[in-house]
Amino acid sequence: MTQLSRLLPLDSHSVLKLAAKSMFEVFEQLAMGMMVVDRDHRIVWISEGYKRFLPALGISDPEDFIGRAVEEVVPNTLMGSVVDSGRAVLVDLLTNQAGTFLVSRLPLHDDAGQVIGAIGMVLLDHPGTNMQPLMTKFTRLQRELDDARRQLAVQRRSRYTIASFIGTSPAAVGLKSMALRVAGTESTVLLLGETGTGKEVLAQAIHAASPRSGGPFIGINIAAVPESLLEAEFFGVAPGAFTGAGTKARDGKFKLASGGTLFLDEVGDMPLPLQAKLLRVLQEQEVEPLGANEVVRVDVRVIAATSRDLPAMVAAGEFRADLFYRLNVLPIRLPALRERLSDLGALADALLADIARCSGMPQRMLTPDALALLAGQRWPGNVRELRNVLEQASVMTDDLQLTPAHLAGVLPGRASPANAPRAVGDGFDPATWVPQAAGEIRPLPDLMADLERHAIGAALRATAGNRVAAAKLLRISRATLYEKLVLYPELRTAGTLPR
Ligand SMILES: Nc1ncnc2c1ncn2[C@@H]1O[C@H](COP(=O)(O)OP(=O)(O)OP(=O)(O)O)[C@@H](O)[C@H]1O
Repeated sequence: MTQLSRLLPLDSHSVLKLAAKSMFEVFEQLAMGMMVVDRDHRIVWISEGYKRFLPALGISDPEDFIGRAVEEVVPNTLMGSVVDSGRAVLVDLLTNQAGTFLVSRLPLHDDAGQVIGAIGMVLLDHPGTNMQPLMTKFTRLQRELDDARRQLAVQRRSRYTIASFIGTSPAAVGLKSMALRVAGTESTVLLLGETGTGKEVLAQAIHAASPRSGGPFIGINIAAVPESLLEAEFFGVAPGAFTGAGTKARDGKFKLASGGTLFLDEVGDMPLPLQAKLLRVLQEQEVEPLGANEVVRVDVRVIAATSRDLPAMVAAGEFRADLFYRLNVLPIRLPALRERLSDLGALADALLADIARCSGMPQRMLTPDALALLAGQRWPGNVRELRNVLEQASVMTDDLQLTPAHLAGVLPGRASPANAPRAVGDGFDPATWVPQAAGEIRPLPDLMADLERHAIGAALRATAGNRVAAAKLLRISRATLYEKLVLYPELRTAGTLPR
């Protein structure tokens, strides 16, 4: 109070000046060291305390320190960016050959508000001993972050090479040599084929054989992402977008794939408004994160895939013609499993080995008549469906040899009526079915699954395989419909023309 009354006769400007001066003196005494840099990042002043750090920075005479650019003599300093941005860094840890320090950096302004330099304070040296709990937490978080980054980098490497694509039939060999040829180019590849034919396997293999193999392989399944989230997934989100300052920045798949390959799975399911944006990104190699006013350059090779008939979709106005031509630079058609039945034995062996590896079960083998039985199937779900059948048969028995008897219960259309999933259109209508005797009563989950399959099949047929329209008819989201199609692979081609 007395101090304030002593200040009263002075104008507020003088009060502020006095306050700044006394704060400066207090900090000079309290801090371990202080420095001031000008707007060109040159050191113009250091406190007496700061001089103790000079030997560790390799400077013996303070005169050799003053006048130098701060970045030249203080490794890892952010003083320069505080000057350039005009934004303070109130608390930070600075580590260099002189040790680890708790530091604070503030911009300095002239009367007109222009940044004229910055002041830096070393609040604590050896924060490791003075701030033990905080430092322990910091070190642990840093280690976890490093581990997470390492794991992410491993996940983003492609798992498959051309050799992983099993098959020696003429169709498979032709496909693999085509994949090797396109791997050497930078052009967009469009993989066309029914569900489960190995489009993702081939996309990863092309990436692994390309000059981009050292970069990431990032995949996005367009059908599986809710429509409202797709744009953010693709292009990312700027900090503060949507709800103000709280929203954190998030990189989109294009940015994550920079330097590598972006795999756009189920590209035929992309909503029309987003198709226009995707076309622009493919042409410009620039993305604009949601809520950002600037574009970010990306360097991405795109491999797209679809099981849908894109030219028919273009004709129906459901897919942009210009995007189709932009994607269709190097089209590759993957044969259905029924078109390369000579590969069935090799595929089954490789899949049984993989099933054994993943499950810890012993590896099974197919008897010749079991293989013949498999060769007689239509395989609408292709290699994925074959894998499911082999996996289910392996789980059901301890026998090492799988015979037709083992397969009978798990092959679609061959199961016993009590527990079999029924094929759509087999005459069974769960909506009107009335059990005549107790023995005919079926478990409720089975009945509900039948009804679901029935309704989804009908919706897909009614919309000629258009999943967006079918989801609308069923009043479920596209992502939910996609999840159901993973459960019922036999429906994935429902409504589409036989290829
Ligand atoms: N030629 C192949 N060699 C080995 N495994 C294969 C081959 N083709 C497919 N597979 C296996 O079949 C499964 C489905 O393959 P993938 O996901 O690549 O198919 P897809 O055509 O991308 O399917 P979808 O269109 O449904 O996304 C995977 O488990 C994959 O490992």
